[in-house]
Amino acid sequence: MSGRLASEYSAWKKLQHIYDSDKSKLILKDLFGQDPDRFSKFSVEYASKDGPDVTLLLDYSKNLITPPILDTLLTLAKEAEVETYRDKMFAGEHINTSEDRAVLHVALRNFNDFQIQEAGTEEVNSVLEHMKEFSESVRNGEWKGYTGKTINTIVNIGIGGSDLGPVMVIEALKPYSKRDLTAHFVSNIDGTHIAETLRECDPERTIFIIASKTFTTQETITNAETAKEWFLSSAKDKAHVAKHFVALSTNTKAVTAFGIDEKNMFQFWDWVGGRYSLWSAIGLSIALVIGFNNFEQLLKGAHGMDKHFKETPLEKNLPVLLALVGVWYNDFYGAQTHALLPYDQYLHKFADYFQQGDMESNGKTVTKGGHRVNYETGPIIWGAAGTNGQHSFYQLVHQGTKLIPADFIAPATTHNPIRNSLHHRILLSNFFAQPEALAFGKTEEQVRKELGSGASEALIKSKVFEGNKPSNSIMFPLLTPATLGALVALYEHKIFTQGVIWGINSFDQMGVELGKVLAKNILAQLEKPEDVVGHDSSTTGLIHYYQKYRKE
Ligand SMILES: O=P(O)(O)OC[C@H]1O[C@@H](O)[C@H](O)[C@@H](O)[C@@H]1O
Repeated sequence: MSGRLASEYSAWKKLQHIYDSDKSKLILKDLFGQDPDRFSKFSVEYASKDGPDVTLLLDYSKNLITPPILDTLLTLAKEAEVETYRDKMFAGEHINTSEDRAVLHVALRNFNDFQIQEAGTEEVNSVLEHMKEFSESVRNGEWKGYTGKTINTIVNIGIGGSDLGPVMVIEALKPYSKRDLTAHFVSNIDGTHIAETLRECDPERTIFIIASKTFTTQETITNAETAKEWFLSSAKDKAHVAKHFVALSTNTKAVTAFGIDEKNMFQFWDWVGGRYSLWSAIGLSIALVIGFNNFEQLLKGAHGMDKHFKETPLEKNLPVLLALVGVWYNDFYGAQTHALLPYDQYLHKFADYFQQGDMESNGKTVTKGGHRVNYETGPIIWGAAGTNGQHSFYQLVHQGTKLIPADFIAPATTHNPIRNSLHHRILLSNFFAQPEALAFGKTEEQVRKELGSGASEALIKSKVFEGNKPSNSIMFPLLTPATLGALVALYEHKIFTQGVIWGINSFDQMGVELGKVLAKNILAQLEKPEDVVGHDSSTTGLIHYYQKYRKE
């Protein structure tokens, strides 16, 4: 984040040299064969120091690295001043330079531990207290709707960072949820999203949570107005809005202008990036569904990982290690993507969440100093819950032409040990088998032996697995709120570390603006064909096609 080009670091040049000269020698089968201790050398177990007990195992031994490569990657982190920038972040320095803002999601889960100087951080605890009071009163039935009934449904209206985090966490922590409180999430401007959701809501028993950092996002404000109209068509009296609408935002003026009482507003601050905001008031739906105590456990779990990131030497620092092996594939092997493969159905939204977390953070082409990079920055993040992916896209991961580094993530035990944990044992056997198959493959000799004489050469070739496909494996005892907190913080800090190395600003998102501006302009031209001006022939043709069929 110094804004220097990563390719100027001497460690970068050395890595390029190692890659060019040693690539053909980096064969996982050989590396494991040569060193029986490889697992213990290339794995770290994290244990939280205080707060709730969290342990996490990171096994990064199935990577195309050797001790000298890892040392050089660590030198790269040092040269890029990862530690200095990490400390600047924790100190509240304005490391989001383009917006002149601090980056302090760590302050939301700090519990007065680290000393952080930034306006607003002293208000974190009182917002948490407000969230506690509110969520408890809804959960225990004290909060009543306009006809005196208890609340049984919440609808979070938000998009991007004001949606994806709560969705992912509520899915991940379902075992802790209040089963008689239904949570819906409306994000898309497509009227279908809100229409289908409202069909399932009773206006007398529903609370709408309008989640928007800026409170100007077109999708969210339009959906919120639609929800208010729908609500008032039953409730009639505007005074009832106070019982059914709350806002999560940094923008008090816009919230009150919308008609939400300031006392029903949960504040956060400009130093909380949207994609890092689930720990803030944006997490209100989480607190409502899993209870405030569990929400607090989530925060504490994340704080434990913050401490680890802040205080652990780089060579044992989980986020740093994940970041460095990622840089190795992204920048030297030319890998375009990175797969997140949780073997836990509860984590089925994990990859979706980190698509925004990683791609909006590190999808940049210029450094903080304004120079165009001459290397790759953020990877394309994708993935799905195991074992579903195995029956769709793993074919390409195993035998396709692309190198796809992947993180396999699994809990050792399950919240649903049905049939004496039979399902879980089968799930885990797949979790263990896939990285093994990817790494070690299956040779032509093995295939020949299996198929016997008569087999065609083509068939033999098609059954060979080249192997040597790298992966990380992450395990933990059980997916608890605190463990999830630590896991999410682990990836947040991985993204941070990579951003520092690439010299980019991981905390702005200028790339989402242009489309918004053009859409606004086009919206004003949709009425009549003669209004459609100033576009290329393709865009004009598409709008004209729409105008031929529009009904309203
Ligand atoms: O919370 P807001 O202000 O409505 O913003 C929602 C999302 O808006 C998008 O435009 C941004 O790219 C995201 O980062 C952000 O999370």
